[in-house]
Amino acid sequence: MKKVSSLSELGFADDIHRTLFRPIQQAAPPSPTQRRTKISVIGAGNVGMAIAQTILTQDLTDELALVDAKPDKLQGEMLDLQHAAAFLPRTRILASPDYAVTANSDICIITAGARQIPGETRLNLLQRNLALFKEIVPPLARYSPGTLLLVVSNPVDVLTYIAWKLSGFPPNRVIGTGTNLDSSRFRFLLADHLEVNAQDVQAYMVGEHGDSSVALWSSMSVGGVPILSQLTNDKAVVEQGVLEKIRKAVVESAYEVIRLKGYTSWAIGYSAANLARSLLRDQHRIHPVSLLAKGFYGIPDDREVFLSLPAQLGRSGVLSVANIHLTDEEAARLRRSANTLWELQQKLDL
Ligand SMILES: NC(=O)C1=CN([C@@H]2O[C@H](COP(=O)(O)OP(=O)(O)OC[C@H]3O[C@@H](n4cnc5c(N)ncnc54)[C@H](O)[C@@H]3O)[C@@H](O)[C@H]2O)C=CC1
Ligand SMILES: CC(=O)C(=O)O
Repeated sequence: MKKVSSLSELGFADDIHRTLFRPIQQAAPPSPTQRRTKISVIGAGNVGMAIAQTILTQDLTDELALVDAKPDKLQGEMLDLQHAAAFLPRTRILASPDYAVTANSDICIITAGARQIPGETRLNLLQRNLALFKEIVPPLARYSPGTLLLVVSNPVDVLTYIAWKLSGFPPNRVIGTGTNLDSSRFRFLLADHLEVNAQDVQAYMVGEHGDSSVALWSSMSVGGVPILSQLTNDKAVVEQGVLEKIRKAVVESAYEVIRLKGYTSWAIGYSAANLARSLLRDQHRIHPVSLLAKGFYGIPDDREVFLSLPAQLGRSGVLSVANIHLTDEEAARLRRSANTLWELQQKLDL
């Protein structure tokens, strides 16, 4: 892609830096351990750009590469972000429809693809986005054989499975944003109900990012206080009615935002950047993300499904899965969610 506004194109001499600054004496060459970090975002639509701008404002990487199939839109988005350079931490921003621009990425975040129209479910998008993933994943894996893949496009769990198969990567390096977003919506609604700060609410949604997601009531806590076990029996029954409404509201959230504004973007932007930080900075933080779930929580070993479980994330991807206590009902719901996804995968032409 033509690079607009390069110094040489504007008529500056290549050695302008030497004219303006005097090098210090006896400078050592850059240390080989000071490697630059690089994140690539595939798909410069609503979601891709929300993720890109959150990554930039949070100073998460040295280089940000954008890829999209529409060259003019891509160029426009790149320039628009570059023009904010005076207000942002220094990040080199690149863009091209050619996957070579993603070479040597630490994380590739895939957001390209069809999105739901009002009333459509995430699973309706599968066939359209499967075809795109066959174009997108192989070049990403070729240009960055050591990268982590973070899948956002929907249906995110099945597409994470597809990305795993198409990349040939070990499963710990292929992750879906999964219910990290649903859990944030859950925490927001619980915090509102309990009149506390959402960051003090510990509560997970697990399973499918979508209609069969599972709320883990039994492990919810606020500031370390377990919520349900703290209540008397009578109160717990009343509270469970409210909590069930909250769970339904979480599942409905995306549909409501899509009905109102046509798409969702800001919350997934923060969710993906939150995951990128834990991965790139080796934070060992726990996030509910979509991972290869076979063998965990009673999901049979022969079921190669990706769905969200609370996992510890670090520089090499998924480090471990947290052993949270699930009630029998929660475990049964999780297995049903796994079955829904597994049955869908059986129909795929990979
Ligand atoms: N997992 C989650 O929590 C969320 C997932 N999503 C999903 O993210 C995806 C993107 O949504 P939006 O950004 O709103 O859609 P959008 O339509 O605004 O953007 C999609 C972009 O993908 C690009 N694209 C299409 N084919 C491509 C290809 N072969 N290579 C490169 N780029 C290509 C398009 O040109 C477009 O710019 C959808 O599948 C949506 O359902 C959206 C919100 C939350
Ligand atoms: C669209 C979508 O998956 C979400 O906002 O949850």
